[in-house]
Amino acid sequence: MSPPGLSARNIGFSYRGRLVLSDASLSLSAGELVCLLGVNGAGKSTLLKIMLGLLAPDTGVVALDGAPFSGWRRRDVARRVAYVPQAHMASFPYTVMQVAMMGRLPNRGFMKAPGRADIECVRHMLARLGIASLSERAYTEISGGERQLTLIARALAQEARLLVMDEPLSGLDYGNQVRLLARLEALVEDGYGVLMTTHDPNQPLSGCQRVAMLAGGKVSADGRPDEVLTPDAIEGLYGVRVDLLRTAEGKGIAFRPMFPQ
Ligand SMILES: Nc1ncnc2c1ncn2[C@@H]1O[C@H](COP(=O)(O)OP(=O)(O)OP(=O)(O)O)[C@@H](O)[C@H]1O
Repeated sequence: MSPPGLSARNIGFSYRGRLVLSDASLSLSAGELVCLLGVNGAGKSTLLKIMLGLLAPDTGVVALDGAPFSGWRRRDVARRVAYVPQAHMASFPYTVMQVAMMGRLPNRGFMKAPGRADIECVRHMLARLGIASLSERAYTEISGGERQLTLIARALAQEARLLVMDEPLSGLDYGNQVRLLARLEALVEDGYGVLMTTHDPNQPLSGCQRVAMLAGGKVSADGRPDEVLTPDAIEGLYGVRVDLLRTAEGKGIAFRPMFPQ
């Protein structure tokens, strides 16, 4: 039997005849933070959308808990896998509580008002992410970092254990990036699985169990950060020469560009 989790195998995908993914494979299991790297336009968001069932691949299979997506009801997928988009500015001033409550829809149905269990679940998730005090604030009047946490609370309220996040750190200041990563790492320790894209190769050097690189329509490398994140691999992916700063024990902690390029 396949382990619980999400897996995309040998995915091929074109937008109107333009090939984006030719043979991409990637998986996510509970209890791991997986970072997906790739240059602009490599197809990271496209692969995530396919893994969420939002786009159908031309070839290959996406499976959830070992069973192909085609055999799952949409609502049951939503109870297992949640998408966390980049924190956007909503047009309507929903409260933080109302935005997070939207995560309960797959559980309670669209026509029913939230019940006590829904309210308790959302309160619990807001508290877990340290934003309970924002519950009644308008989503349009909180910071980008707080909006990102609200969207994560919405995903957690869905009760999905697997979170798929497209560039969750983009647009956040350094402090909010560090705090958000700490929250994600705590969720992973509690058994959640998180798959996220990032443009910063330093970010997966700590706190991430696996890193994958998407290039040429395929996942060209997939493994532990210390195996995958080498200066040669970074140069191969981004075309810039770097060296890797290490602790006295030899653990890589940050890439430093080498000049002149
Ligand atoms: N809806 C669409 N219709 C046609 N082409 C698209 C569509 N969405 C994305 N593309 C193209 O597919 C390719 C992959 O896009 P995608 O957004 O998946 O890349 P990405 O790796 O997430 O990029 P970035 O890092 O810039 O966000 C790009 O060339 C993009 O222009």
